[in-house]
Amino acid sequence: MTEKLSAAARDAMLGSLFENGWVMVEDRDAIAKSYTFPGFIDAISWMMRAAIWAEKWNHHPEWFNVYNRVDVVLTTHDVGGLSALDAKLARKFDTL
Ligand SMILES: C[C@H](O)[C@H](O)[C@H]1CNC2=NC(N)=NC(=O)C2=N1
Repeated sequence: MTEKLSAAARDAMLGSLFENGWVMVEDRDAIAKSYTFPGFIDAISWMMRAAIWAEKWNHHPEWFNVYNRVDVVLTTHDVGGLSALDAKLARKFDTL
């Protein structure tokens, strides 16, 4: 069962993400990161790979693309805030 991250789990799971460019979204329990690619096709290709993992794990990003940039926001709608799934997906996105 997915649940909201506890204070202790936040420190453990989010710390390395913050070191990797993820930030808290203002006024929301959500994390965000902007990825920049050489061009549009690179951005779209990354989104396609990310989408396959999102679908596999049934956990989906909020995202916005313009040309070579993809702005990603992760949160867990079912619990109204961050869960371990957001950290897991963020770590995966950073490897793609
Ligand atoms: C019914 C379905 O399992 C839910 O809507 C899933 C789908 N993808 C999801 N993605 C995200 N980011 N948060 C959710 O709570 C969520 N819930």
